[in-house]
Amino acid sequence: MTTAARDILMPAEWRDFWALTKPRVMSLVVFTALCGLLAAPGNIHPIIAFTAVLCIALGAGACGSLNQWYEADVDAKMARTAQRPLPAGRMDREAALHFGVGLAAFSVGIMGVAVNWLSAGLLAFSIFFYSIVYTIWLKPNTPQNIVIGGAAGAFPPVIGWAAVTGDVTFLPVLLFAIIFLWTPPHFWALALFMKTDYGAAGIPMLPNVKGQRVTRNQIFGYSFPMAGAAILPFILGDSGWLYGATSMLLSGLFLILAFRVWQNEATDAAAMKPEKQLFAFSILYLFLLFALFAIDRMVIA
Ligand code: HEM
Ligand SMILES: CC(C)=CCC/C(C)=C/CC/C(C)=C/COP(=O)(O)OP(=O)(O)O
Repeated sequence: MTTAARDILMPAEWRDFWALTKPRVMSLVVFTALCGLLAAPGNIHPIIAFTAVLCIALGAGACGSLNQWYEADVDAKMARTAQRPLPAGRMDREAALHFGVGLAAFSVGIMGVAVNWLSAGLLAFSIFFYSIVYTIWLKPNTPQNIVIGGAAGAFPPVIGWAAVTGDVTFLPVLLFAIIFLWTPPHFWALALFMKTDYGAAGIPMLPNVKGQRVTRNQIFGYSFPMAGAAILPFILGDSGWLYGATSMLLSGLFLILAFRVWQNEATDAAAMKPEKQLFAFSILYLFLLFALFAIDRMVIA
């Protein structure tokens, strides 16, 4: 697409509001919500289902905006984030705050009125947990920030499920557990090769507080319960063989990559190939795992 065509389709200011929602990261968040919704028992009208997923996407966008509103100064100190709309000076903070609060109120309100109030309550709690508990409280204060705060990112499939059934049973809690246990390896693998960036911004991520060896041990350590949680739906008879085989294969690969990270002694980011591979694979892993879970539950189980 030419620059002119792109500017007509999405003018510069719109692109900045779009960037506030962290669309790339949130695409997987929304995808896990969709899979939770599709895997849930019972029927939901397609328009209500679409509304529910849209509300989750808007709620996730609210999280990205409120996070960037609060972290503008921190983002300015890291090469990866310095070009975001606020640190780059393309938008004022008030606008980001209003946008974030507006999206949060709109998404929760519509979810409650059009879908059900349990899913709206869970959505509101996730936004609160990520924006306030994680961003303002945990992230600047403890290297366990992403372990506890990561819970926010684990809620979407539960919200999708609750949108259909109006309740939360053990299986959606298991989906929550998979993402909760996946988040530390996902993020710490990245934090290892981006260590200096977070350190420079004064954020106490595990590698710059406890060191690389502890981080590698923790990554490998979390991978086992994560793999166990991923395979459990099959063991409990809540999925068919398609998901059973896929979850074992994907989790086996995840464990091998995490083992390589654990073995690696490199201190230089250039020699952190296993870490880069694990981070990239973590995204593919979650995407495929949830896709196959939903397909299996819809078609086979
Ligand atoms: C507290 C928990 C988490 C932290 C701290 C974290 C952090 C990060 C960071 C720093 C990146 C680098 C790229 C960027 O800035 O866009 C990233 C990438 C990514 N994360 Fe996470 N993440 C977390 C949880 C999640 C969750 C729950 C999901 C989805 C279920 C997710 C999905 C992704 C995806 C898809 C990317 C790749 C984005 C791209 O292609 O640019 N993350 N994550
Ligand atoms: C449905 C719903 C409300 C879901 C919300 C869950 C959520 C926001 C998950 C994503 C986690 C995420 C973007 C972490 C980025 O960390 P960071 O913000 O610390 O990264 P940064 O260093 O790039 O700012």
